Amino acid sequence: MPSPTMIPPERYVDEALAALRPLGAITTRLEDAHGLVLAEDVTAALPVPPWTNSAMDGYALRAEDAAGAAEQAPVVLPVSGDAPAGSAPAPLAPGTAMRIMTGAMLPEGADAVVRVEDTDQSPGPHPLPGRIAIHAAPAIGLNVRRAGEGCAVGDPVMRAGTLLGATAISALASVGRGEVLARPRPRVAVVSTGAELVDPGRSLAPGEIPDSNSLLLAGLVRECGAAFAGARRSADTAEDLARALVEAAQDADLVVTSGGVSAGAFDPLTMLAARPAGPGARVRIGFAKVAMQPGKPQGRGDIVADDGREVPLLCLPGNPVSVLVSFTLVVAPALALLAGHPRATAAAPASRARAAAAWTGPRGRRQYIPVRVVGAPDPLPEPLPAPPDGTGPALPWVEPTHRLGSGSHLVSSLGAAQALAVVDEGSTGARPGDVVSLIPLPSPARPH
Ligand SMILES: Nc1nc2c(c(=O)[nH]1)N[C@H]1C(S)=C(S)[C@@H](COP(=O)(O)OP(=O)(O)OC[C@H]3O[C@@H](n4cnc5c(N)ncnc54)[C@H](O)[C@@H]3O)O[C@H]1N2
Ligand code: MOO
Repeated sequence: MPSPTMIPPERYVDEALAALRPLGAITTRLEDAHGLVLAEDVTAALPVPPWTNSAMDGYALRAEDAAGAAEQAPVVLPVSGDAPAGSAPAPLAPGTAMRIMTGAMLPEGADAVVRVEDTDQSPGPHPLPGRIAIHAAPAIGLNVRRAGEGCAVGDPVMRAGTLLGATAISALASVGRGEVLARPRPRVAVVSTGAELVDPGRSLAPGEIPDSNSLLLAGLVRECGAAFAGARRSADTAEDLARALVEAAQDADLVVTSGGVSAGAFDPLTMLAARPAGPGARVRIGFAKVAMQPGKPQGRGDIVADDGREVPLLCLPGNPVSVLVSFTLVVAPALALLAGHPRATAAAPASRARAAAAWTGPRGRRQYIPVRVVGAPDPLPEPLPAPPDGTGPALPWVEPTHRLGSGSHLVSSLGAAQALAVVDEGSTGARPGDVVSLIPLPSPARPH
């Protein structure tokens, strides 16, 4: 059970989300809309297809003019011209055929298209023949795509809240839209606190460490489809932090900080929050202890930007694994809400697995531990506990990405993390064979 001084993770996330509103929708050109959330219900402004056209390269004709055509008894028709794609053909005189290309407008009077393969002509680029012999009788409508058969003007096409991927955007283009109302990508600025932080790759003086959290947060922001609006570093003073936060808020819809939220004598966020009249006048922060491990100390509030906007602020603990876990649980759903995803909620376990190794965890805090998928141990642990809802498909096996198991500082093994395994607050870790839930981690898009 969570300790009475700590709040359950879901409650903290719900409270954080309740303080946010989706970003205002803006008119966006379709070529800029990929990855955004649609903010209007769309109906078709054009029929699809916009006009009746041919589904094949061949000859447009009246079906009745070739009735009875067969391999052994071809029907011969004169060819009156070409109907290339991209132009309106002349009407088709009765008793004639017109050469037509796939997608070209069907001439008025025609009601069927015979494929070139079903004539005496060979496929490909050739001069227009004077006549053709047809080897198969066409039915009315053969190889004809009727105007509006895919969708009529006014038909509902897409609902507000749809994530605009490649397929959705192509559908919008096909029904006549060049721009749509969509919510912009949330811009996220990062502020890392800590006098010990130096640029990655620099040699370290005693007490210094590479700033890995700024890059972790920048990448996670992008992997969630949001726009990274830059990282700043603040020294461990309330003045410096207040300056960095107000600067960060200028070009951001959300500011995320790492570090400085626990019980240290120099934790700058707690110092800033304690001095609301001074440098903190434009920054409001409240803190919470959340029953999760890692990620127990959390903060949230807002910053009054120069233009008067109240920019939401999420303050994550500084330990790198705490940043990953807090981002997944708190920041990712916050970004989904700002971006306009209709069902932005706390990250939910998506699947289950079995622990391939033992690891320890704290009773009273729900554990989120980075894991990777491994092969089944040999021999299998015995007894193998059944999943709570009985047997199901065989579960994958996972182990902590670091040989030390749980540790919020174990950043060097994070590159192997495929998911967060969740162990409930009543346990003190996992034994081999235990069933755990998995929360997927954001990941960079993989080329196919
Ligand atoms: N007396 C107590 N001490 C601590 C408590 C507590 O309840 N009582 N909670 C612990 C827990 S849990 C956590 S989590 C941390 C959170 O600390 P802070 O958020 O104040 O973070 P820092 O002290 O600034 O840093 C913690 C750790 O992470 C490293 N760090 C910080 N920023 C970065 C960065 N940008 N890149 C890489 N690594 C970073 C920093 O060097 C520290 O090692 O507090 C515990 N203490
Ligand atoms: O909660 Mo801290 O994030 O355990 O290490």
